[in-house]
Amino acid sequence: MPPASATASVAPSGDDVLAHLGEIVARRRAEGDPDKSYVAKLFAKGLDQILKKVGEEATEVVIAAKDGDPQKLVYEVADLWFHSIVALAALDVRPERVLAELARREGLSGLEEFARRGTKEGA
Ligand SMILES: N=c1c2ncn([C@@H]3O[C@H](COP(=O)(O)OP(=O)(O)OP(=O)(O)O)[C@@H](O)[C@H]3O)c2ncn1[C@@H]1O[C@H](COP(=O)(O)O)[C@@H](O)[C@H]1O
Repeated sequence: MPPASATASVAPSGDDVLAHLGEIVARRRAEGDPDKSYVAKLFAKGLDQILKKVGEEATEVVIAAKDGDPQKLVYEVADLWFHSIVALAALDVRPERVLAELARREGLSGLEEFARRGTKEGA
């Protein structure tokens, strides 16, 4: 039998949090009850309502940053990430793909990437 520490339910951390949340959201989309689940309720309202929430949460992020309140900013960015994950799921996209895209960009300066774009456009 494995040690208790190997079988105990461990709260996910880091990248795992997003992957786990992506799984829960996909499950809610497939079989959630809108009367019992906020996520299922959002899916029942449709894509436009989901995108409206993403827009509202983005605005709340801007307000929190302008207020200079780090704790509020963290809270609002969490809301934005969560609603973005719901929007991704509406199009059958898992958050891991966004993480992979960020990983692909790692080490590539935004300035360098922008300069390459200019070269391509001019070619
Ligand atoms: N991470 C979240 C999460 N973050 C924010 N929210 C909800 O998002 C909602 C919108 O936030 P707002 O501040 O805009 O609330 P509001 O203005 O009162 O809402 P509106 O009705 O006006 O849209 C709130 O009800 C929050 O509780 C979340 N709801 C769920 N999750 C995760 O999703 C999982 C599944 O949730 P359920 O589908 O509800 O079981 C949960 O276990 C969590 O892990």
